[in-house]
Amino acid sequence: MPTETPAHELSLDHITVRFGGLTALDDVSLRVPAGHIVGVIGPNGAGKTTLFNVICGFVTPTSGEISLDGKPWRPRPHHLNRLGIARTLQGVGQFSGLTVLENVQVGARGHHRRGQDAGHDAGKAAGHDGGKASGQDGRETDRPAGRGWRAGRERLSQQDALATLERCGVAEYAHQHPGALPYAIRKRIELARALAARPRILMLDEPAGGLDADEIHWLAGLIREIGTTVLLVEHHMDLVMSVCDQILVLDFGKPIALGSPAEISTNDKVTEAYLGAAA
Ligand SMILES: Nc1ncnc2c1ncn2[C@@H]1O[C@H](COP(=O)(O)OP(=O)(O)OP(=O)(O)O)[C@@H](O)[C@H]1O
Repeated sequence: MPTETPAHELSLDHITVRFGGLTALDDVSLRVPAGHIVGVIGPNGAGKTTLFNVICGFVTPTSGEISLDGKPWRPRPHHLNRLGIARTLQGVGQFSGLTVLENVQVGARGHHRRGQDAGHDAGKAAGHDGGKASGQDGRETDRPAGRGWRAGRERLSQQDALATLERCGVAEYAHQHPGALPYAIRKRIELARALAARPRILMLDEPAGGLDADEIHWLAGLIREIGTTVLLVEHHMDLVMSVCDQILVLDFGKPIALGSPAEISTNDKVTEAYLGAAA
């Protein structure tokens, strides 16, 4: 667990989401410090997925503010990759027409494109064009150096994708199509796709759903060693308690507790919410 007082990478302030007459999130605030693993738990219908969707830009809050690196931020799903935010979805979200390797390469490509964008921006700042040449008429030409750059990037993204599949223990499936593979393998592939993007913030939506105890044990080890900021929305209490630095507990959209696993596990409101949900 990080020891210094860290910067808040991601902050939610007084977020409320209403769907018609239903309040799915009711004045929820959360700080996600850089390098921490923050869990969001709560009984069914508590608003966990809605919170996740707010941060991904799938749901626009009725009120409240979100900030990234201390600046106001309006999340958009198609900007997440560029900002170094990757997510896994509940269930599995792979493209069935692509092989496992190609699916994971989609994530890895995002990382290399971010690197290229940074280089391109640095190049522009330094007064050159980042790989495109200008012809005599001033138009950009696709010179061989540019094609070589793209081919190199493609090779690197493939290597990264393979390495990430290995890290997730599923490299042997690289050339198969995900649709025919067992669910637990597909969950690992989904994780590999997100990890291959080398995100600075990794958002995991119920990664333990449908996994057995051994798989969850493996997942806990992986989450602990990722070394990046993680936001974990999860039902599986043992997983959340074993990996998270901080846990936010929601109940009917309201934040009822925020604290360390030890604090949460002895919090009466949390016990009541779960006992009430089980009744
Ligand atoms: N798009 C929507 N339109 C209307 N109501 C919605 C919508 N999305 C979620 N809800 C409602 O908002 C509430 C919170 O749902 P949400 O899926 O965020 O809860 P959850 O904690 O993720 O639940 P679960 O653990 O069952 O996945 C629920 O009552 C749900 O029915």
